Amino acid sequence: MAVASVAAALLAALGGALWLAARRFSGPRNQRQQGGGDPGLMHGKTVLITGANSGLGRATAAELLRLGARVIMGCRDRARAEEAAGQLRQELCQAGGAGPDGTDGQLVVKELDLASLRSVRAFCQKLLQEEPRLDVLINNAGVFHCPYTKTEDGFEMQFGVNHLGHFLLTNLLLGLLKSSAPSRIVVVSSKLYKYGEINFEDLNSEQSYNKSFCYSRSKLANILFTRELARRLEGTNVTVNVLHPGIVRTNLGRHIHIPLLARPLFNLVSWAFFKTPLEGAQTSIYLACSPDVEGVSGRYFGDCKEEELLPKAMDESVARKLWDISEVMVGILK
Ligand SMILES: NC(=O)C1=CN([C@@H]2O[C@H](COP(=O)(O)OP(=O)(O)OC[C@H]3O[C@@H](n4cnc5c(N)ncnc54)[C@H](OP(=O)(O)O)[C@@H]3O)[C@@H](O)[C@H]2O)C=CC1
Ligand SMILES: CC1=C(/C=C/C(C)=C/C=C/C(C)=C/C=O)C(C)(C)CCC1
Repeated sequence: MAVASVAAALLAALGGALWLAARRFSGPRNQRQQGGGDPGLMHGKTVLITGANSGLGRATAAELLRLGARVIMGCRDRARAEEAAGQLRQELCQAGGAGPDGTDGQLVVKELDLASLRSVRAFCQKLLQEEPRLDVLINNAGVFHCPYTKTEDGFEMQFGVNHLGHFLLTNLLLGLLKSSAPSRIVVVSSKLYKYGEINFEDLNSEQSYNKSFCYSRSKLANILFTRELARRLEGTNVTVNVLHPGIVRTNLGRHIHIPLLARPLFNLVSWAFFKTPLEGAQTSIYLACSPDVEGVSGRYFGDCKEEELLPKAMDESVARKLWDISEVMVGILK
């Protein structure tokens, strides 16, 4: 009896996955994969993408390159970043874009480890010396469900990388973004923010660690950061918006342990149910370059449409308190 029910469950999953797969390759989403905007849309603009060597960041970089942007990949591992950059240059060349080695400097790799405030400061100092403008900053990099570890500065890893590292990075680049206005900041959050709380008494989870809760907290922090930053940027012509990409088939799940025998089923399910990185990147690309959102700031988007936030993500006093404590944690001098 047990064998029969397991077989039935597997068949049902397989059938469901195949049905979804059929729907996926016939549905309208697939057309959008070809990339919307016109190739000149981002010509002359410089875009910085954190975590651009993998997943959503890589897909975002590929599309913005195709639209003519100059893309700076802010990545922590030089080898992985250069490998991804080489592939992106090839793809661009095959799509009729820049020369085979990107000789016009359209794609550059710069080392940035968001788990190290020292690395963030060094990255920003170098970028401010070398770059005359910054039109779009995309805070994309992230870590998900890692074992309890701390950053170089003693922060819980998910809170440190997903929020605090980007908090310092953004603050250090605000001057260049303002002098490049109209300019944009795009923050990649997640639907899972709904399960987070900002526990000011234990932001580094030293009393107890729950990897799901800490991830959700870091994603809620992304949204609160966006709304407080939008308030502080009023009148500067620098906008900041936040998004969730849906569920996307990327390397984010690297810390999820799936038994070897179950992996093929999980891979099938993720292939059928999850978005491709290019599909998942559509809202980042939209917020980075669409004229539809010129002047829009402080809003939350999904699938290129504005979405409602839960009250806890709209709490201005929590957002302000998080900002103030983040300034202290990253050592931003008043
Ligand atoms: N995939 C999904 O279903 C969802 C993803 N998101 C969000 O999307 C964003 C992108 O993740 P995704 O593309 O899915 O996952 P990936 O793991 O494919 O990409 C994450 C990127 O972040 C980089 N990164 C991780 N830690 C650091 C660090 N300390 N310093 C600098 N870069 C770092 C990774 O670099 P490296 O390759 O060296 O590890 C990688 O380039 C994340 O913010 C995530 O929270 C939100 C909702 C759903
Ligand atoms: C792709 C893939 C996986 C990863 C799933 C992930 C990473 C889901 C992340 C969801 C998030 C982060 C939602 C909202 O933030 C598995 C199951 C490990 C193995 C099969 C292939």
